[in-house]
Amino acid sequence: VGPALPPAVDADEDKEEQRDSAGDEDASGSVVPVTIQWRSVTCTLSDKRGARTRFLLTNLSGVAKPGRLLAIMGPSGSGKTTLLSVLAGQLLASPRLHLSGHLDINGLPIPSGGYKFVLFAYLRQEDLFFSQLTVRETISLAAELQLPQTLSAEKKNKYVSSLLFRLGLVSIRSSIPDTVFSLIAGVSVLEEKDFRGISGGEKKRLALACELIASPSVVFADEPTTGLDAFQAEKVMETLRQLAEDGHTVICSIHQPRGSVYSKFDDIVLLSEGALVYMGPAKDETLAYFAKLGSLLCHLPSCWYECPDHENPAEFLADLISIDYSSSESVHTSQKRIDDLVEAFSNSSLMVQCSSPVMLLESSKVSAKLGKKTMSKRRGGWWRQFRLLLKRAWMQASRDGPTNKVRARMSIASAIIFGSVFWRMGRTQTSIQDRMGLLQSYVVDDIKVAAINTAMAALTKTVGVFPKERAIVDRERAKGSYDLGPYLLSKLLAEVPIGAAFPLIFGSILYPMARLHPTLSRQLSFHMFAKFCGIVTMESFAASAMGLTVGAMVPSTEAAMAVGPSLMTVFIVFGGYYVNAENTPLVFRWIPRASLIRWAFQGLCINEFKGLQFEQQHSYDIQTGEQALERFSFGGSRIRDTVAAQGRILMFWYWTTYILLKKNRPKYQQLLSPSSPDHQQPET
Ligand SMILES: Nc1ncnc2c1ncn2[C@@H]1O[C@H](COP(=O)(O)OP(=O)(O)OP(=O)(O)O)[C@@H](O)[C@H]1O
Repeated sequence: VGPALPPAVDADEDKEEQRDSAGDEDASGSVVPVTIQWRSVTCTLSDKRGARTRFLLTNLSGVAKPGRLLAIMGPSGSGKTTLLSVLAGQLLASPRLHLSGHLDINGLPIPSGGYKFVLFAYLRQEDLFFSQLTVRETISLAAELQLPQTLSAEKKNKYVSSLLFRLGLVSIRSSIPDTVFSLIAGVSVLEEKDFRGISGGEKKRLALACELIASPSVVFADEPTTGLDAFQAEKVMETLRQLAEDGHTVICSIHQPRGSVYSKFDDIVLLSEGALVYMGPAKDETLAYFAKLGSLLCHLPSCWYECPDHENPAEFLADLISIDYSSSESVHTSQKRIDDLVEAFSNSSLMVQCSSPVMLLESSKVSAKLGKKTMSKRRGGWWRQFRLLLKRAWMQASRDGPTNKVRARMSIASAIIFGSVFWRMGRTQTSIQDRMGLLQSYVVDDIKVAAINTAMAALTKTVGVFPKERAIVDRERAKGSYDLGPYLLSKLLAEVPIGAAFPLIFGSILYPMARLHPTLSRQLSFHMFAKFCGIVTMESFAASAMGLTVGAMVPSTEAAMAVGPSLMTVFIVFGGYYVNAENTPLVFRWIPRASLIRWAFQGLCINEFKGLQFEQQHSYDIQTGEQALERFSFGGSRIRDTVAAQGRILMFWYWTTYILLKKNRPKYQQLLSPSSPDHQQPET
């Protein structure tokens, strides 16, 4: 395992390329040193009335230095993740949170928009990947999107290989990221024998590799060992330690590491209920500090804070700073101990050291210069982004064999069921109602079996998948890897062939079975069939586009699953079969116009009924297809108009998705100065 440095560029190469080849690298090829210092960082939570009720972080100060691995330790709920996200400038904004303090990078206050000129990596607890890409493809794509465009393909390849090798991922580089975590497809691909899954530790290192592509100076890792066995956890921590040795500033949060992991830390921050118990060098210095403090706070040797020889120091520290809930007395004693420890640290010389401003103006200028250069040069143009994203979207859509197989089988099965129920419809009067019923249920159902609860196949598929994909896209966009326009367009295009295939399969089985639009002419029959397929494919795309909007509007898949079908039900009710558009109350008149179901139904009815003659038994019976269309208020309209309306609806949903994604980007909590008027103490 080694450094995450982009490829070295030959000495005789263009100077421009040399400067563009790296992220936060200086001219000698090593990482630009970045010191992060935070002072008086306080985060409070307020209740609904706006009264501040609780400290999540209390007056925290500390320093993270280049070349050192800093671990934030503490019991569950002590504020580790909160502090880490504050340091990374990534604490999600909430009206109930108030954040104040100082955060300096190389001695200069962090700009209001966060880490603008210093590249950083943020390894989150949950790793999200496109499930159908191999490890190699995942990392190559990250390299294409993050490395400077000017770097040759050969160099990028070499760099990716060396990064994989250094992170110990080389032997599994053509596997799928993790079959169990088929996040996008939502379906396990374990049966796919061509691919092997990768372990949790390997997945963590893959996530790290993707984050390290641009060679960031600072690496934040939130509980990187959670969910890993001891061996994998150690390997991941070893990777982080190596990164620190190579000059990166590495900060991680960790719950309770085992002894061998603890020994890798250079510095530690100990938190208890959001308060600082210790910040300073790890290992013996920490233990010496607590041993000394114990003797000062308590005169009885039995209550000194001495770590026994064979005890894991991390466990010893965890016990020291955790509240013991076994009895009311133990709660009181442990709380008092923690309060004493917090107070003692706030008066210690270590606190003075970490809270006095660091002056490193020279190197900050260097990193600011480099950062500016890198940020502007790294991202490729619109067309390049589109090409890369189209490739990824296509791999994701086309390789999802199990999902596609299930969808194809469902299309065939439901076509056979529908075809059998509406077998060879004649031209009787009852066949008019049968036709209407079949077309409506077909449109509503899209590709699955007849009932309304399965009606939203295209919609539910999209709403089930898109919120997860959005989480990845939000992260990538936060890194500035690409723009929204090329992403959405590539997604739309990549899904066209697969999205069209299922309605076509369904249509080509159902049409002859139900004998829709019976005509003697083969050519006319084919013409009608082609139109039929075109209308339903368009309808399927419009439903997916609506699913994208719902997915972009709400925060989770669960919420999308609740909103999507409800919205679709409104459009089904106003779809033309249950409610006649002209009889709708004025306030609801717009709904049938905006209903993709209504336009598809209307288009299919026109295609089906125009030119048909029905058997007549009574004088009031419907004689022609045109008369049937009149009855549904579809007389006089043309298929072309219904398709155009569908196109407008499709564009509307895509456009709304674009706006929502642009607007709903994750917003981060502003760090206010402690002297600002908004900074108050909690009331309770
Ligand atoms: N946005 C928020 N709104 C309300 N409470 C929050 C928010 N963020 C964090 N908290 C609360 O702050 C406390 C600290 O949370 P945090 O996730 O930082 O703890 P942690 O030490 O990382 O815990 P763990 O080890 O279990 O992940 C928790 O009680 C949590 O409920």
